[in-house]
Amino acid sequence: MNTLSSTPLAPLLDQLFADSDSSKSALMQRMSHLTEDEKQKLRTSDPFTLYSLVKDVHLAVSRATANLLYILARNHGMKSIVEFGASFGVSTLHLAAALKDNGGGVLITSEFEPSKVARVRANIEQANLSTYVDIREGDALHTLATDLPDTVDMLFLDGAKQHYKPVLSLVESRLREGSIIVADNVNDAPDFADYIHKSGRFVSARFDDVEVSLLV
Ligand SMILES: C[S@@+](CC[C@H](N)C(=O)[O-])C[C@H]1O[C@@H](n2cnc3c(N)ncnc32)[C@H](O)[C@@H]1O
Repeated sequence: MNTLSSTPLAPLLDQLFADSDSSKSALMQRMSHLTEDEKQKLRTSDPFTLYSLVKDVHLAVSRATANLLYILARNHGMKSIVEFGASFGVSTLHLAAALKDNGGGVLITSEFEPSKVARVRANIEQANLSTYVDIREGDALHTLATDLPDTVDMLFLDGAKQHYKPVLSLVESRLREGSIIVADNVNDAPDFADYIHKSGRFVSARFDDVEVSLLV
C-alpha cells in the first residue's frame, strides 16, 4: 500500500482539499466586495503584503496537479526535491509521500508566512512525514540561497510568480540531466516561461497553467 492512499495521509488530504475549496470560496466572496481600485492595488502590491492578506487561504494545487507531483517524483525515483511555496502543505505532503515510497530522500520546502509554517509543520507531523521534510521559514530568495544538496532531482515552483525565475537561478546549477521542474500558474510567470523556452536546456510541456520541464 502506498503512503498517499493510506491512513493517516489519505484522510488528512481529503480534509485539506475540502478546507482549500471553502477558503477559496470565502476569498471569492471577500474579493467580490472590493472596488476596482482596491483590486488593482491588490494586484500590484508586493508579494509579502499580498500573501499576508490571504494567509488564511490555502491556495493549494488541484488534486490533479498534486497527483502529477507524486507521479513524477515516484516514477523517476527522486531523492532530492526543492519546493517554493508550501502554504498549508498539500503539494508538500504529496512530494514527501513520494520520497517515502521511493525509500527515502529530502524535500526542502519554503514558506514566508509564519502561521502557514506552523500549519504545514503540524500537517507533516500528522502524516508522519517529518523525516523527509526540511521546512525553511522566510523569504525563499534567502532560505534557498544556501545549503542546497549538490544535486536537485526536482523543483516545484508555487510561490510568488515574479520569484519563479530568481528561485530557478538559485537552484539551476544543482539540476542534472533528467531533473524535472514543475511550475504551477505559469501563465502568471512569463519571464520564467520565456527563459525555460529559450534556454535550449529544457523540453517542456504545458497542461493548462502547469508547465513541466525536463532538463535534457
Ligand atoms: C499558491 S501558495 C502554495 C500552495 C501549496 N503549494 C499547496 O499546494 O498547498 C503560495 C505560497 O507561497 C508563499 N510564498 C510566496 N512567495 C514566497 C517567497 N518569496 N518565499 C517564501 N514563501 C513564499 C505564500 O505565502 C503562499 O503560502
